[in-house]
Amino acid sequence: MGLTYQSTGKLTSRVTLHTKSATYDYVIALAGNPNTGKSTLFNALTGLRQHTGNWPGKTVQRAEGTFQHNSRQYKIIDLPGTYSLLANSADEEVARDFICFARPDATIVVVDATCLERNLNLALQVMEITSKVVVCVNLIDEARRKKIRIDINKLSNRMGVPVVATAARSGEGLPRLLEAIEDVAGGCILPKPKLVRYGQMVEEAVAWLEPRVRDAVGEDINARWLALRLLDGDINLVKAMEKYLNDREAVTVIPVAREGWA
Ligand SMILES: Nc1nc2c(ncn2[C@@H]2O[C@H](COP(=O)(O)OP(=O)(O)OP(=O)(O)O)[C@@H](O)[C@H]2O)c(=O)[nH]1
Ligand SMILES: [Mg+2]
Repeated sequence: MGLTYQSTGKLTSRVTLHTKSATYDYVIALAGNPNTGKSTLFNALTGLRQHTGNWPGKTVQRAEGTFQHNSRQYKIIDLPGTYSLLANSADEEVARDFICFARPDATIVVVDATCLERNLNLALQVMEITSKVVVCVNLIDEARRKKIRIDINKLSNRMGVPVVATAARSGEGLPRLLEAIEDVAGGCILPKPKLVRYGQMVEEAVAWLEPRVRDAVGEDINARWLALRLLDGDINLVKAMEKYLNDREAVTVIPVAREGWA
């Protein structure tokens, strides 16, 4: 999958697009399990300023929109709902590659407050790729109705990233979510996600592989995560990486990648 490719499959001009878009300051991605309220949140943030289409080369639906907050213009991408980022499906591949290669300024992981445990799996996977994460515990009204109480501060401390409770349908919690997005996208907060530690054998292999991966791909892609995927024998990702490295200049034109993708 080409990162700097427009839907025509042609490389975009590096020269003209090397700077940030004049129309927005930050790119935000919305990730989450299916049915957690991503689109409801997306609609609440963007109103009617949205476009839908397909991801380049895929029959996976793509929605993007814009919103303004504190004089900053945001572009927001509603990623397909997925249970994992292991790229077992086109949806997962699209979500994973956008977070990995297009490198949004913040990724909001929308989780369902009524079944947090299952949802946090995806959040942990996103946090392995990027530290620029805000966890949005949505459907908090449903959780209240079911007498489920969630200690948001404790969750945030345990995960190492900002966590905000919302009820996207009624708009509850959205002002605080916007603050957290601004803090992370603008770099006022540098989240330190707590990462999953695997068994000793895996960690030893990662320790050997990670610096070599970093030498090969530089600092733009998370080397630990990539090393883990290589150990996992993730052939699809290897192919995507090959393409990325072949279009090596893409590393220096991340805004182009985001334009081309979103
Ligand atoms: N009670 C309640 N319902 C919500 C909330 N947010 C979303 N919903 C409802 O949950 C359902 C799913 O919402 P969507 O926004 O379509 O969820 P999604 O994550 O985009 O789903 P997929 O695109 O299928 O992955 C809809 O019926 C929404 O109205 C919320 O905060 N509270
Ligand atoms: Mg949706």
